[in-house]
Amino acid sequence: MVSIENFGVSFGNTKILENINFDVKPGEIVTILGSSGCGKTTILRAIAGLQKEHKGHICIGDECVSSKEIYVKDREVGYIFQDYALFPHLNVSENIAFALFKLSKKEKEKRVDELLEQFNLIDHKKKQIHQLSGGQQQRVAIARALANNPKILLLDEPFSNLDAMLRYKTKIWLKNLIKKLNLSAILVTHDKKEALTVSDKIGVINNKKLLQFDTAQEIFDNPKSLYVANFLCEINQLPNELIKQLDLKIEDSEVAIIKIDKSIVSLEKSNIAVKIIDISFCGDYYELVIELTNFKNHTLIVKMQNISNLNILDNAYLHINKKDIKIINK
Ligand SMILES: Nc1ncnc2c1ncn2[C@@H]1O[C@H](COP(=O)(O)OP(=O)(O)OP(=O)(O)O)[C@@H](O)[C@H]1O
Repeated sequence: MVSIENFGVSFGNTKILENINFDVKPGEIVTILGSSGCGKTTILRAIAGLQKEHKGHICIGDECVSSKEIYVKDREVGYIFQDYALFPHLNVSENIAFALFKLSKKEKEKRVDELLEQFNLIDHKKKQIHQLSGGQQQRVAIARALANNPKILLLDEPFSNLDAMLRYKTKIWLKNLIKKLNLSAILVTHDKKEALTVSDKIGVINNKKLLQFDTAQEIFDNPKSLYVANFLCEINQLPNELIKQLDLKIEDSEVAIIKIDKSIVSLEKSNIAVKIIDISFCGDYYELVIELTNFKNHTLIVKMQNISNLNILDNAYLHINKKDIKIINK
């Protein structure tokens, strides 16, 4: 279990993160999601002991490692860096053995052999890093990170260097491995699909704060703020005036949102008139850009499987179900 309490980081006079709180249970995968530069890697570095200056506490199991100055090598943390950070002058076996300096030569060889076997790297053990494919390099990085049987696994954008098919397979494989070894895993990414597919829980960071920390399902179904909704879901914002016309309650501090696949545009009359501005064919669906006739300049995007008799510049109507509208904080 890893717990982050009242965590904050400043670089010079610039505050990067403040009052971050979350924990990760054994066997749980937590993804920290946020735009580039929001501080995701800084959180991982602090947990690993590489970012020593910070506020608050980081506890691994029952021990608060940050307050006790426990060093990187003693933290029971495996860290897989974004670019893997493998040593180019060492071969595969030597890379995996790197962190095993506390073991005797014999124990070290035994553990490396186990890992080569487990990660299907036996045939590559004498190869230099540049002689491996991206997927093989990643397996070496994972084997090295797990060599000392850590309780915590930190993964910085672990799938970004893999092609689509390998990314898909690796996600399933890594998820199963984390569950099997009962690790507390923290993954950072700015890819929302990746976050939704691999995570038990997701934390979204923006403007120094952890805006929401929930299960993947809950955060997708019930985002608590406009930023989280925009980051994780494809949504439209509806004008507050329209919401009032639909007899729903909304405060000035709130916004109404609806997922882009929860609306239908058709020529059949409704009380929301629209003009179709554009229609794009997107393979297995169409994306329509529409303008609300009575709310000038308010544009929406609608995703539909079938557009039958609709054309660009048609005057049409929007059909939405009130239960699909969510009222959330701005
Ligand atoms: N050692 C440092 N000194 C000064 N500023 C730093 C330092 N390390 C990181 N920063 C700044 O802190 C902010 C957060 O960096 P961090 O690498 O944690 O972001 P990130 O969310 O992981 O970004 P990305 O998704 O692009 O990798 C950035 O503005 C970065 O420039």
